[in-house]
Formats: sequence, C-alpha cells, structure tokens
Amino acid sequence: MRSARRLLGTGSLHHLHLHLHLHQLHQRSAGIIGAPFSKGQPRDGVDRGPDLIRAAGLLDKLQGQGCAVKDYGNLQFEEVVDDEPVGRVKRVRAVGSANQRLSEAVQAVKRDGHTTVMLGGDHSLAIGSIHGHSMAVGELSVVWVDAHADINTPLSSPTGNLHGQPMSYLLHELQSKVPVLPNFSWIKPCVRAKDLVYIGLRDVDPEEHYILKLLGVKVFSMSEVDQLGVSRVMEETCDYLSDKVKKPIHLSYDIDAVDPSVTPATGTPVPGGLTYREAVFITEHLSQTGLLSAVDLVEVNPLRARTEQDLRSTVSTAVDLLLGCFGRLRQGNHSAGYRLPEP
Ligand SMILES: NC(=[NH2+])NCCC[C@H](N)C(=O)O
Ligand SMILES: [Mn+2]
Ligand SMILES: [Mn+2]
Repeated sequence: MRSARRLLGTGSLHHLHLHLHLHQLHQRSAGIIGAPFSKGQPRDGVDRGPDLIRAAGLLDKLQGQGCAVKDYGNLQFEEVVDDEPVGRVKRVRAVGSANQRLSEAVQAVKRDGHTTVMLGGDHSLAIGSIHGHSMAVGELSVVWVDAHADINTPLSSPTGNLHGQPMSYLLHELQSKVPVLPNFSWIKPCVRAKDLVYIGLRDVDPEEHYILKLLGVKVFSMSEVDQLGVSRVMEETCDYLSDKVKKPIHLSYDIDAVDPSVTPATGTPVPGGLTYREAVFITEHLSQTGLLSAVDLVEVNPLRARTEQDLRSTVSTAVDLLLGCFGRLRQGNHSAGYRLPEP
C-alpha cells in the first residue's frame, strides 16, 4: 500500500484502494491491434513487427500472467497511388489514411473496455493511436519513450519522414505551425504540452530541441536517466503527470529507446540507450499506477537485424516490455485465487 500511495499521491486510503482495484481489473485485459505499416519512414521490414511479436508468444504469455487478451488482428491499409511528396514530407497521403483507420480501430477497442496494445509498424502510427485513444477517453497523459522526440513539424523536418513528426500533429500548442496535409484533415489536436513526458532522448534535431524548449515539455533525456536513475525518473514522471488530475496514460514505446546492444533490429538505432532493466522498469512502474490505458510498441524491424540473435533479442525485449505493461513483476507473480496444493 505504501508504494501505491507514493505512486498515486495522497488521498483517502479507501478511495485509493477502490481506484487501484478498478484499474487492476481493467488493466488485465489487452486489446491487440496489429498495424503493419512502414511508410512513415524509408526502410522495408518494420511492417513485419506485429506478426513477429505475436509469434514470440505475446498472447500466451499475457494470458499466462492472468491477463485477458483479445486479438483484433492486423489492420489492412489501402494502397495510395500518386502519393507525391508535399514539400519535403514523404508518403503523406498513405500515412494520413492509415492513421485514420488506426484511430477508428483504437476507438472501437477502447469502447470494448480494453487497454489497447498497438503493435507497429513505424512511429508515425502514434498519430492514429493517440488520436483514437483521446477520442475514446478524453484528456490523456502521454509518456513517450524513445531515442528521438518525433516532434518535427512538416516544415522543420530535416528528413521529411513522418515517423519523426507525429507529436507535432497532436499537440494543441503547435497547430499554428502545422499546415493541413492531404488526408490529415481528420486529425484533431488532442494533447497539451504539459501532459507529455519524454524518456530516453539522445538524438534530438536542433529544430526539435527548439520546440521542446519553446513549449516547456518535460524531458528526461539519457542524461537525466544517468543522473537521477530510472526509479527517480519514473517517480518524477508520475508526480508531474498527476499534478492535479490523474488522466489515463498513453505509453508510446519506440524500441529504439533501448540500447542497440539489446534491440539492434530497428531502423534508426542510437548508441547510449536504456539498459534492458531500465526499459522494463519503466513499464513495471507505469503498470503499477493503474492508469495505463493504451500502449504502442513500434519500430521493430527484422530486416535491420544482422544475425538471428539480433532479431531474437529485439523481439523478446519487445514482448517483455509489453508483459511489464500488464503487471508482470520480476519478483514473480501469482493470481489472487492461488492456494498451495495440500498433500
Ligand atoms: N520514430 C523514429 N525512429 N524517428 C526517428 C526520427 C529521426 C529524425 N529526427 C527525423 O525527424 O527524421
Ligand atoms: Mn526513435
Ligand atoms: Mn520514435
């Protein structure tokens, strides 16, 4: 109880109990959406993420730890012809329409009462995932775990890749800087800068750094992870996000947040990332808040693996992160009804 209290701030014990209990029930059901989409970036292979993560036993393992699971299968995205760049931005129409589809799927899964698990695909999918989540539940907190900030505007982006831009379409505060792109007109900005926390940053474009400072976004870069340790980072993250009201949490986890020695099979690896233990700790901590309402796991790309072991390690880490989101603790777990067998 004491640790729950620390996580959630003070309040009547009774309320806290009820609150935790309700959320624990809720959080034990995962609604899985596969989003095999790669056009937010130039490399083939990231569209194979959902099937690989399933093939590594995600569903069985979630069920094995007492989590109800419904797999909604993979989304099918329509072919977009004549998807010419808009300014520097590539595959705009395909990304817009895929995310509209995803947003609708996430809304449906939230209406069914699950915590959504969106398996990517590249990180441009956060547009539809966060948009749909917010349409279903209202105001959100967003925890973005990534080597990158993915907050370029279409005009600031040095690469034109949409997986480096999703947050710019979602933040209220940036809308005067963001033109409406083809197939993007359905997007309603739905996140406030004060409700966003970044963890793990270590490759931020100058344009992005300017935006983060301009908006006063809370950032725990790898420097802060080094300085404070992951446990303080998570305490401060949750204190910061639950300052006044506790909103449902959207966790958007880019596998490249983790060090490439652990998860090399990804399109834009950056040295100096989270250890396996830090990466899992983040999910354990967020799971214990009882507020985790949607999770993205993106940017697993098997074609970027150099060896079988590269691939195995990347995919199994992705699975372990998701298990952590649904209550797995490294101390061990047992269900409430368990009784020791008697001789
Ligand atoms: N989701 C990712 N891996 N994003 C990488 C983004 C890299 C760079 N900042 C860009 O805007 O293109
Ligand atoms: Mn990244
Ligand atoms: Mn990313």
